[in-house]
Amino acid sequence: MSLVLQQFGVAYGARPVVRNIDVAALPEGRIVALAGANGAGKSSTLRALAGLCRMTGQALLDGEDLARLRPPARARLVAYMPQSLPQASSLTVYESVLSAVRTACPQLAPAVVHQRIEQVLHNLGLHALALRALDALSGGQRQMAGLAQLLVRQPRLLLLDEPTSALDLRWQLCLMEALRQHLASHQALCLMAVHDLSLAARFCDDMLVMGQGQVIARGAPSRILTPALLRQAYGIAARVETCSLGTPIVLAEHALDPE
Ligand SMILES: Nc1ncnc2c1ncn2[C@@H]1O[C@H](COP(=O)(O)OP(=O)(O)OP(=O)(O)O)[C@@H](O)[C@H]1O
Repeated sequence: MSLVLQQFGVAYGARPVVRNIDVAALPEGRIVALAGANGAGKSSTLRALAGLCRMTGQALLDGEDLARLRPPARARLVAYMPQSLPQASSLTVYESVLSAVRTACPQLAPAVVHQRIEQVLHNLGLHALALRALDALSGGQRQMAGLAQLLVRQPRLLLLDEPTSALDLRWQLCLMEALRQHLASHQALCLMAVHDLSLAARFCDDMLVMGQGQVIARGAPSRILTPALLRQAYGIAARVETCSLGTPIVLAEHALDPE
């Protein structure tokens, strides 16, 4: 399984906000970070791949153009988690995950559904919250429940928009580790918009850095994260240091005046 983007773009009405993106095969099992300044086009890219706004060019998942798939087929392959937290509701975490899998995969036998839910709640460390109502959860707990609703569908392409924005350090680790494990066992790929570059450097295999609707750098975080790129992408002076594990850590120093 792989994702290829060819002359990929996104437009709102007549206004293009993402242009001419060519990305050679992103293979399964990987977490790919989508980084870049506010307004660079990360969410628009994820939303267009999810079929929620108009895309141009091609997005080929295993050679099949996502834009040509009928909505039910696309929804089986692709799952999207927006920046906003899942709606609070009186459903319990278990019920919300059950509802997600029943809607996306109506053909599954009840025993398989139950097994999938148990597995996902276990992997995400959510068992203790299974019977709590979504509207009685904290923001971070709701974000984890949102991810459980996605993983239980076992999509091939996961599109996550800042999935750790509400999470404390422990839950960030739980989410990234569970995600990695999930991708490896389900031959799936994850594209994730991120602002925390040090977290991305630690957990993401590959990174696309966007600037003004285009990809300005692509590669392993340890290779492409440099002060020059951070200056170009974010307009900041920054240091990139290497921790004792060999992972880059980004230290933003100060904002630069716009050129
Ligand atoms: N629904 C919309 N209609 C029109 N323009 C939009 C819409 N959503 C986003 N845009 C514009 O598209 C451009 C890219 O926005 P997008 O939300 O994709 O950026 P982003 O990189 O995800 O930013 P952030 O880090 O702030 O979430 C921006 O100029 C934004 O104003």
